[in-house]
Amino acid sequence: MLSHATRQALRVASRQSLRALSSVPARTATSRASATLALGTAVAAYGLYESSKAPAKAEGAKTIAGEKGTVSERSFVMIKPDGVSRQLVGKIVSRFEERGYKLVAIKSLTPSPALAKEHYIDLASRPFYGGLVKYITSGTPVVAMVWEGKDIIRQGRRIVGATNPLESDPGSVRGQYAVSVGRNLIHASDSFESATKEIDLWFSEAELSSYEPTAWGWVMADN
Ligand SMILES: Nc1ncnc2c1ncn2[C@@H]1O[C@H](COP(=O)(O)OP(=O)(O)OP(=O)(O)O)[C@@H](O)[C@H]1O
Repeated sequence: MLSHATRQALRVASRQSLRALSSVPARTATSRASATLALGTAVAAYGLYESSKAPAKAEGAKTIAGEKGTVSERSFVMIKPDGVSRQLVGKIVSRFEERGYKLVAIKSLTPSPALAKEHYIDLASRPFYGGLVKYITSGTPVVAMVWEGKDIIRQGRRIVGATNPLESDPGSVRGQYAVSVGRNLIHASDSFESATKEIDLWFSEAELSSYEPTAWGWVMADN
């Protein structure tokens, strides 16, 4: 896995090459050729980086997040400190349970700064990153969970609602209970790749249960 700094450098190189290519006049064939070469190198390097995330990408591949698009698909869902402090854990868990999803892991913990930083590493350059890490590691615990079932990643995002509560569907968790984007109660994986990374980050294989809820067949079946 490439470091954040390397990924950034590759993105910048790619963008710079694109800019160079589009700004070179047609008559300077040599400059244009070298810009094309630079772009090719940057694209190849970025492609290499993208393929380094491959394990979770291959269609039909099974990861710690199950198999994408099947009943074994899993999502990482976390009730943030404000959700725990506001005593909304039961209500939030009920939403997933009543929908018919399977709880395969649950634990309460106060994340270390290192864990919170890694979880939100993609937002490291955003101005609210420091405050976000402070909020998640405030000392009030989070409830980390893994839910399983067909389309759990996409359905989980719908249950949770849009990031900014101002735009969340009123029937979603954030739409019903949250007001501020910085205190939006809950997290859910936004892709199979994220689910794989996040479940692996927060849980060990041994913490994930395998069982069949009584109504599983009725909920997950299709014609
Ligand atoms: N503009 C902002 N100001 C303050 N905090 C923000 C802002 N945007 C996002 N956040 C916080 O960072 C979290 C991660 O942002 P992201 O863009 O990944 O949205 P998300 O995927 O809906 O959220 P999450 O990863 O928590 O599920 C948000 O849930 C929110 O707590």
